[in-house]
Amino acid sequence: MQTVATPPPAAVEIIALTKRYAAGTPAAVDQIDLRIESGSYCCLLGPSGCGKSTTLRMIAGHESVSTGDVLLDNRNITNLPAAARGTAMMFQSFALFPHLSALDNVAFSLKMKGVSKNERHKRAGNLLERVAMGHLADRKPAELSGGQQQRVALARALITEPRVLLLDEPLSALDPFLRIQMRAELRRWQKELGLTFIHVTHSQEEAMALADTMVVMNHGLIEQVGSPHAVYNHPSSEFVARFMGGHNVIDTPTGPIAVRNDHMRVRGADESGLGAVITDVEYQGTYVLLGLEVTQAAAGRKGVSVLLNEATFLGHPYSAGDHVTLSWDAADARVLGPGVKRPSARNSTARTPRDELAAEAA
Ligand SMILES: Nc1ncnc2c1ncn2[C@@H]1O[C@H](COP(=O)(O)OP(=O)(O)OP(=O)(O)O)[C@@H](O)[C@H]1O
Repeated sequence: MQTVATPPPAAVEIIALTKRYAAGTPAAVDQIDLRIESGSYCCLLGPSGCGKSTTLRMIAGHESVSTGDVLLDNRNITNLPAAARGTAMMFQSFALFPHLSALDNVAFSLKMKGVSKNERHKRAGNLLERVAMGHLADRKPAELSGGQQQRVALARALITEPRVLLLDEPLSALDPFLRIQMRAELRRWQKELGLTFIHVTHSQEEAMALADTMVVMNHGLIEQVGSPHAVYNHPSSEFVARFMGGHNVIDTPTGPIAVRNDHMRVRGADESGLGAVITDVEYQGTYVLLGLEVTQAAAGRKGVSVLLNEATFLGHPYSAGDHVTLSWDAADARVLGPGVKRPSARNSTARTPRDELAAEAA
């Protein structure tokens, strides 16, 4: 394999970053702060419309910033054009030019910069070698598999020698089998290249598989930042617990808690615990997933699930309609916070010195 110099990775910092598409509408991204470590794999994650793509596009320079700053290794790039930032973008379904060969796709941005044909083909060829695609350099995208197209797209993004690679739902157009294969490959390339990757996805499973750091967004705000292990095991709010899945949210006298569904025990109806009725039994192979309805719970909090390993289930083969009790170890209960508030809401509920004076006078 030929070697191609990879520029050192850069840390990305965003400070009070805000995007308001139209005056009078809620901000799509609302004063978010985030620091992404150099050389790390960061996934921006959240439901549709939470602002993750807008955030990525503001880092890329494909979307203007309303207020706030984007720093790359302490250099303020907020107002630089996309091509001058040191970032490169890899798009959904790779967006390769169908009429160009793999080599010309990779060389394309150098052509735009006026680099001579010899030089750009040499550099594109080197990069294709690097992603193990040198032997297919003359093929058009339609003559390549999904995985091979991904490698061409990666080489095309790397030709500008970015310090940070931005990936917008790069796997969402692939079928589930290829998606799992390709995410392993992305992870391998990130480690091998040692670059900073920022990857947008709405799939918690994809983010957990890939990320060093997960950033969970909701309504234009960051709900939680942490390693997949930390976020999954210590969700900070009900939103994160529900979005990550695999958790039950249960009301207690001291406030809501989350318990992982594989950390819950199911016992007979005469045992002490939370009374529930089994509504559904789903055999999944290694595990059996029980759906239950808690007898005494508020609307919206009734449905819970329990994941039992197959052997435990076979010891007590419950069926729909059975009355049971649920219990868990106190150490497995996670106290949930209220979640983040919009800066505008924070301000409006904060008491101003004037409020304090009025309260004193009353
Ligand atoms: N060009 C635009 N003009 C106006 N509003 C926009 C524009 N792009 C996005 N929005 C709005 O901004 C909010 C955030 O959108 P964004 O695309 O960043 O979300 P997302 O989390 O990436 O969602 P998805 O997963 O569906 O792509 C949404 O309410 C969306 O409707």
